[in-house]
Amino acid sequence: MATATRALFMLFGATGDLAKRKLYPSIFNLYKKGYIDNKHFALIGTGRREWSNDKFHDVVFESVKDNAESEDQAKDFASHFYYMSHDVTNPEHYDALSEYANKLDAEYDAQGNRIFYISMAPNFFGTVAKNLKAHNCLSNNGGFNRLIIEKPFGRDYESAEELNNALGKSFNENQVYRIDHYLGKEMVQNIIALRFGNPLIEGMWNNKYIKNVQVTLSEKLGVEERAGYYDGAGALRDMTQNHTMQMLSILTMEEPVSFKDIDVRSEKIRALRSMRIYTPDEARENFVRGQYGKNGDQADYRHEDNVPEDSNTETYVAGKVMFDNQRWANVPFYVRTGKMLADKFTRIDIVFKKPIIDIFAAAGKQSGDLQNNVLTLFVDPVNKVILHLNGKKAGQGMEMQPLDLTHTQSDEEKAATPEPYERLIHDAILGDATNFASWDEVSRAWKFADVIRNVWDTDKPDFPNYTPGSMGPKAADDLLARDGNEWIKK
Ligand SMILES: NC(=O)C1=CN([C@@H]2O[C@H](COP(=O)(O)OP(=O)(O)OC[C@H]3O[C@@H](n4cnc5c(N)ncnc54)[C@H](OP(=O)(O)O)[C@@H]3O)[C@@H](O)[C@H]2O)C=CC1
Ligand SMILES: O=C1O[C@H](COP(=O)(O)O)[C@@H](O)[C@H](O)[C@H]1O
Repeated sequence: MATATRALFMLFGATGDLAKRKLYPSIFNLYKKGYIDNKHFALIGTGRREWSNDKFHDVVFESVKDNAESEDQAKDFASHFYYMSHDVTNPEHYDALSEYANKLDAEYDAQGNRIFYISMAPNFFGTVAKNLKAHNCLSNNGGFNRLIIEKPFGRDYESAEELNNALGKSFNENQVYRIDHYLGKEMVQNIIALRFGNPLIEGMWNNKYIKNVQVTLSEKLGVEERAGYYDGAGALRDMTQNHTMQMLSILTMEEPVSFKDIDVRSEKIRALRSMRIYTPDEARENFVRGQYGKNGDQADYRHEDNVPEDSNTETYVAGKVMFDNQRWANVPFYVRTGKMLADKFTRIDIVFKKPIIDIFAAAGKQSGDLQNNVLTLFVDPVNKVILHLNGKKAGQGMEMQPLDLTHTQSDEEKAATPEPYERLIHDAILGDATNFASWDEVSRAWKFADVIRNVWDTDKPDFPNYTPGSMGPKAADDLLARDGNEWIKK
């Protein structure tokens, strides 16, 4: 039986795209499953638009109805939503917000539990946090006050630090929940289970056995209608600094003493501290970028809507990351991400070393080539684990052949798997910050990314340099070939 939490939500950006597509359906699922107390829950949504409560109910109803057991259920859910037209830059509006929150808190008996969710452009995060505190929108009667904020958290270390300091004036670090939706993905969470629940795997999870690790976040779509944001960001800021770094920290961390957020986070931070921050020359050597060109009817990036024709923004990144510690010394972690690639998928390939001596070949048997053992964790679109081994081909002699052990998530498991936003909002309601990015993690990731960004901002790229539908520029293959390696997924 689910434990139902009472809470009053305040959502800034309630008229926006993310709210409609992800947040309302996720909160609805929590409501349906009984994780949110349906008698003691209300949400105040804000935006500048002059919406009535009825209009707001219609929007919420539309966004959840397909997932409802009945129309009444969706309507009942929507009836907990209240709209306030509010310009977040106008301090006076917060007095009205505070008053409304106290009224609804009493009406729903939410006992002062408040979740503030800022689903707006990041330049507003600090202003909202400051005004919430200054105008008494936080409860002070023993309930909790938690702030969930969207990405991106800054555009470099300096701006992220400034933002963090601004938030820190109103909320403590343990009240701030920085969303990285990759941390809400089932297989990303499964990395910890697979590693620390299996001595077989954890025993080999080091530089004695692992040759290299490959993390790929591949997207089939281009920039779509998000050029306004994307062209000022680029793939390094959009995907590498956050999602990729978070996955790397989970792959490389030591075993936490418990699964509590404080213990998991401290190991992730320790791992990120050992990540080598490159010099500018090393960044040039170890990171490559790309921008997609034209392919048939598909416009090149520079001719997408709202992209300047001389844009040097990268839509592709590949790089080698090194961790200078006992466990990972000399093991390259290759990462890549890009838009307009061959397919939409996220996967992690752990490539193991071959036996030092191939006794099959040495004995003059028909060995064929022994392949590297590879453990592949498929994050998206299907949850799957494959362990690629070598085995004997049936018949006379000792011919070897690949042998795969595969686990694919069943339909029942899939149905039981919450969407990332649902899972993460639930965690925030419970006060569990395990799957949110702490400031120390974010800051270290920015310090790493900043060196690469600064180099790329000064060196002129040779764009476009990859074809839509491919797996990126040749330079990404060369990066691995230089080390005698190759991408497992070509
Ligand atoms: N959409 C997505 O798929 C994803 C979004 N994100 C992040 O989520 C956040 C929101 O994104 P998204 O929903 O797409 O953005 P939208 O542009 O769709 O929505 C922005 C929201 O901010 C409100 N707003 C803007 N200015 C003000 C203001 N001065 N006062 C009050 N409200 C204001 C808008 O309301 P109004 O117009 O009524 O004023 C609207 O509700 C961003 O940080 C984005 O990076 C992260 C991952 C994916
Ligand atoms: O954060 C982002 O992620 C999406 C990809 O997320 P996924 O869960 O579909 O893999 C990406 O398209 C977007 O550019 C980026 O902002």
